[in-house]
Amino acid sequence: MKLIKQGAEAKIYRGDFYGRPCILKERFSKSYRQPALDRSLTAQRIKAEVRALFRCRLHGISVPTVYFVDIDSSCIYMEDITDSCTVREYIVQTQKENGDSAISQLKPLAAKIGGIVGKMHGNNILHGDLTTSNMLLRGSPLDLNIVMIDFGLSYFDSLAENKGVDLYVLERALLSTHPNTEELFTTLLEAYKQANKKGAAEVISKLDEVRMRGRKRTMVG
Ligand SMILES: Nc1ncnc2c1ncn2[C@@H]1O[C@H](COP(=O)(O)OP(=O)(O)OP(=O)(O)O)[C@@H](O)[C@H]1O
Repeated sequence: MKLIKQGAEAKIYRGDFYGRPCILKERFSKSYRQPALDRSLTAQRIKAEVRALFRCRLHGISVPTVYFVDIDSSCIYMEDITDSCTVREYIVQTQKENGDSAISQLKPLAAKIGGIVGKMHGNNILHGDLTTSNMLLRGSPLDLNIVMIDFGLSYFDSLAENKGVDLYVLERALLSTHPNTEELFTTLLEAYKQANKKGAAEVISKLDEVRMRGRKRTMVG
């Protein structure tokens, strides 16, 4: 197994699992935490991640297949989404190559993302860390074959308020990472409404409230 990324919470390795391309996500302990609490928190995060991956799959949302979970060593072995790039990389590249016309090119992608998040929320799956780095585009980006990853902060909840916060995190991530993408977020929300017909109106009104609170916080400092 070869280390490919060392994050704040986990190390990511690439290798193989009985002949299949595999990603190993190993959560490490935090020395500032009391050891028993640390073990329990780490185990909770792993279980939350695996549960969300299974639940997504159950509802037809594309995620890596889980091959094996070892709570004792804090490891998840999962399918390596080979031949992929992150949505973040794709948007950056498209904006670099196409300037102003990039936005219209990226609209189908935004709509696809909105549809996926709407479906997740319709099934009460909250991601907790929706960013363009946590979405992979498999194969040709034009196929819009999106695979969602990094469910370490995910949870199940029916509250519109929390879904609004999930969308707000995505909006902030999109606008702060990619300039001039307000229009893309509007496209994304339209698709979200279609995919989560029953709940969308309430969630979007909560999103407005969360935005206002965010703005007030920025103004007050
Ligand atoms: N199943 C996978 N297939 C292919 N690449 C993956 C897979 N899982 C993770 N990666 C790669 O590893 C990176 C980090 O993965 P992930 O976001 O799950 O870890 P993390 O430690 O929680 O990251 P972060 O600290 O950035 O939130 C991803 O951006 C992606 O490039």
